[in-house]
Amino acid sequence: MSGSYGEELLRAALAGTDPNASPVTHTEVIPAAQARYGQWPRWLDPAIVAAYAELGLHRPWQHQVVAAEHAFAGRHVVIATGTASGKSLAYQLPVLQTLLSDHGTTALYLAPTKALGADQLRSLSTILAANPDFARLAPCTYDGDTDAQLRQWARANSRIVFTNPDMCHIGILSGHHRWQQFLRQLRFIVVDECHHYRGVFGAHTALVLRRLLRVARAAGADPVVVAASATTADPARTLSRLIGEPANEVTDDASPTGERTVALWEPDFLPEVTGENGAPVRRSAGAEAGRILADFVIEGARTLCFVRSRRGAEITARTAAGLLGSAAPELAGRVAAYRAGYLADDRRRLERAIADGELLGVATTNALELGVDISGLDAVIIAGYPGTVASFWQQAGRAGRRSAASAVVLIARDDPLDTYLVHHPEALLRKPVEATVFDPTNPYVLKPHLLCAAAELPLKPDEVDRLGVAEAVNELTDEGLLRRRKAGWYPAVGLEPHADIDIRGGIGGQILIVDTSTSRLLGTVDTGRALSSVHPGAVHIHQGASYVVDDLDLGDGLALVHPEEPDWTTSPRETTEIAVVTVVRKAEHGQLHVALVEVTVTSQVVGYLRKLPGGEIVDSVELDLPPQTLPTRAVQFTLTPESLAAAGISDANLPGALHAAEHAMIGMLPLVATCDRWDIGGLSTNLHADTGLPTIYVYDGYPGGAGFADRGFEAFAEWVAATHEAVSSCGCEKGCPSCVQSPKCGNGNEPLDKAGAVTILDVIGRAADVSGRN
Ligand SMILES: Nc1ncnc2c1ncn2[C@@H]1O[C@H](COP(=O)(O)OP(=O)(O)OP(=O)(O)O)[C@@H](O)[C@H]1O
Repeated sequence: MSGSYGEELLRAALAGTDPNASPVTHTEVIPAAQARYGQWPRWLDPAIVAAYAELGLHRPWQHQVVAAEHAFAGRHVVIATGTASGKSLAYQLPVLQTLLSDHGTTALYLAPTKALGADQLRSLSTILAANPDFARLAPCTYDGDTDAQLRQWARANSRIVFTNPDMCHIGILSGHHRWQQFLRQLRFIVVDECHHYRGVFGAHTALVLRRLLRVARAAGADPVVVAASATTADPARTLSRLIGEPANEVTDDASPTGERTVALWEPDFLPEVTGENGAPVRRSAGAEAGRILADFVIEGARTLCFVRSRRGAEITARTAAGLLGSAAPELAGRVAAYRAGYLADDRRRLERAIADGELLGVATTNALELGVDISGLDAVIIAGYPGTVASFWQQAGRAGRRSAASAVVLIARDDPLDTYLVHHPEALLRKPVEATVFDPTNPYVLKPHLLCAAAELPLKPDEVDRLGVAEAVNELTDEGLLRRRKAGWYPAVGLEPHADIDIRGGIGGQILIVDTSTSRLLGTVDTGRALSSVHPGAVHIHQGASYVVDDLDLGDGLALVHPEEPDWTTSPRETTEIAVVTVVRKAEHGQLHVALVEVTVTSQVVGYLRKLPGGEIVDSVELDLPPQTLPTRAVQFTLTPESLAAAGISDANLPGALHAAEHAMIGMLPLVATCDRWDIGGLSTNLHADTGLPTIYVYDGYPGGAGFADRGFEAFAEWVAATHEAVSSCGCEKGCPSCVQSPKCGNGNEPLDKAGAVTILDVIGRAADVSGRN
C-alpha cells in the first residue's frame, strides 16, 4: 500500500505537518478493475459499429449491452454504474438503431442542466458525423436559450431533441398539439443523471415525466424510458417512482478503472480563533483544498478540486495560484477556476485545457460533476462532503485513467456529517449508496400538475382511479379549479396552470431578487424562504458576487438589493412553533415514541446575526417581520421525563440537551435521506402541547413535505445511531459546528448542552434498538 501513487501524492501534501497530528484520518486503496467486454447487439447496424470504431471505441462493455438490450426490447431500464462507465453509449445504441432504421420515429433526451444537454448533443453529433447518412436525425437542443425560429424547426425536423424537465413542462407539454407529430413517433425518452431528480425538484420531474408519457400515449406512441444514474441504492425503484411504471436496472459495472487511493482529511482547529459562543473553529475546507491543490500541482498531478460554492472555487484557485507564485512561479498560471455561469466558449476552452494538460489544477463547483466528459485525471480533491454518497463517487470518479493510478482526497468541513464521515470511512466507502428521495404524491406538488394534465387532455374517471388521485381531483373540483364534464375533468375557464409551476422553484410563489443599481433580475427565491434568506440586511450571494438586501416586499413579491461586499455573512434568528395536525405512522419503543406526523410550522424571523468568515460574531440586529406558516411532515420523537431523569438529565440541562440533539439529528439526516441540511428544520422543547412530553421535531422545509421526514422515520435507528456516534466522538469540549452547533440556528445556538445531547441520543438509540455500539 505504501508504494501507491496516491500515497506518494499524499506524502507531498503532508510534508511539513506534525506527524503526530496528521489531518489524514483514513487512507484506502481501491484496486484496479479489468474491463469485461460484451458483443455488439445482433440487431445493431454495422454502420453504427463502424461509426463508433472511428472514434476509437471497438468493443462495448457488458453493462452497456445489457442495458441496450432491455431498451431495444421495449423495457424501461435504468443504468446505474460509475462515473465515465459509458452510460451514454448504452442509451445511444437502441436510440440510433431505431431512429436510423425507421424514419417515422423520434427520441427525447432530458438532462437536469442545460450544460449537460449541450454536452450530450455534441457527443452524439460526433458519432453522427462519422457517416453522412446519419445527418438525417438532425439532433437539436430545445431549451430556454433556443430562439423561436429554431424551436419551430426542431418541432418539424429534428428526430432527437435535447431538452430539460423545465422546457418539457412549459415548452412541449403546454403546447403539445404543436408537438403532435413528434410525440406520435416518440420511441425513446432518455432521462440522464436521474439521481439529480430528488426532493421537490424530483417530485416535479416525476409528474412531468408521467404527463409526457400520458400525452405521447394519447398521440398513439408507446415510448420506452432509458435512464442513466450515478450508482444509487434501488435505481429501478427510483426510475419506477419517477415514471409511475415498473422498470429494470443494470448495476454491474464492467468498465475498467485504475487503482485509486482515497484519503479522508480533517483540517485542524485554528489556534486563537473562536466562533459562536466561544466554540473552536476548524481551518476551512476551501483553504485547505487550495494548499493541497498547490502541492499536487507541484508534483505534476493533473488535479480537479470540487468546492461547494462558486465563490469558494474562485478563492481556492486563487489560494493555490498564490502559493505556487512563491513556491513554483512557472506553475502559477496553470491553475484556474471553472464554474457554471461562465460563457459556453470559456467553458469549452477550460475543458480543452484540462483535457490536454495545459491546465494542471482546476477548482470547480459541481458544474464539472455532471456528465461532462472529463476524466482520467491524476487526482481529485473534494472540499466538503458533496451531500450524497452518489455525488461523492461521481466527483471521485473524475480521477483515474483507465489503467493508471490516482488519488482522491475528501476534506471535511466544520459540520457534523463531514466530521462523522471522515471518522467512519465505512459509512462513505462501503455503505450502499443512498436511494434518491422524492415524493410525487405530495398534494402541493401533485395538484398543480393535475391541473396541467387536465389542460393537456381531459382527465378521465378511469384514469383518475388508476392513478389513485381521486382525492386530489375532488379537492380541486371543490376549489372550483377543475370542472367535471361528460368527457372528464377540465380546468376552470381562464386557468393557465402551466405558468404557475416552477419545476426548480419549490412550491408556492416566488420572490424576485432585483439589483436596484442596474434594475437587473438576479434570481428568485421561494416565498416560504424569503423571510429567512432575503430579509432586510441579509447578505445575498449571486454567482459569486455579493449583494445586501435593502427591502423585502412580500406583497409585490420583490426583494431589492444593491451590490456590496461586506466582510460578514448573515444568519437569521427565528422563533418556531409546531402544531400536530395528524399522526401518519408511529412506532413505540418503551419510553421512546417516534412518529411521522403532519404538522403546521409557524415561524417568525426576529433578527439576524452578522458573522465573519471565520465564524466570529459581529453583532445581532433586530427585525420586525410577519409570522409565516408551513404545512408539512415531520418526524416527532418523545421521551418520558422519567427516562431522562434516570439517565441523569436534570430539568436545567434538558432544553440545551434536546436542542443540541435536535441540531445534530438535522445535521445527520442527509446520511439516510438525499437531502441537504438546509432542506429541513427542527424544533425541540421540554414540553410540547401536543405530546405533553419533552419532544424533538425534524421537519421538511417544503409545503406537504419532500419525503425526507418519511425517510427519517423509516431509517430512524440508523439515523440516531450515527448521530450519537458523531456527537460523542467529536474532539471539542462543549460543542462546535462539527457536532451540535448549526449554521442556521434561529436562536444563535443557545442553549446547547453537548454532553446532555450525547446522553439523550444514547437513550434514544438504545430504545430504538441500536444500543451496544459504544
Ligand atoms: N466500450 C467502451 N470502450 C472504450 N471507451 C468507452 C466505451 N464506452 C464509452 N467509452 C468512453 O468512456 C468515456 C465516458 O463515457 P460516458 O461519458 O458515456 O460515461 P458516463 O457513464 O455517461 O459518464 P458520467 O458518469 O460522467 O455520466 C467516453 O470518453 C467514452 O467515449
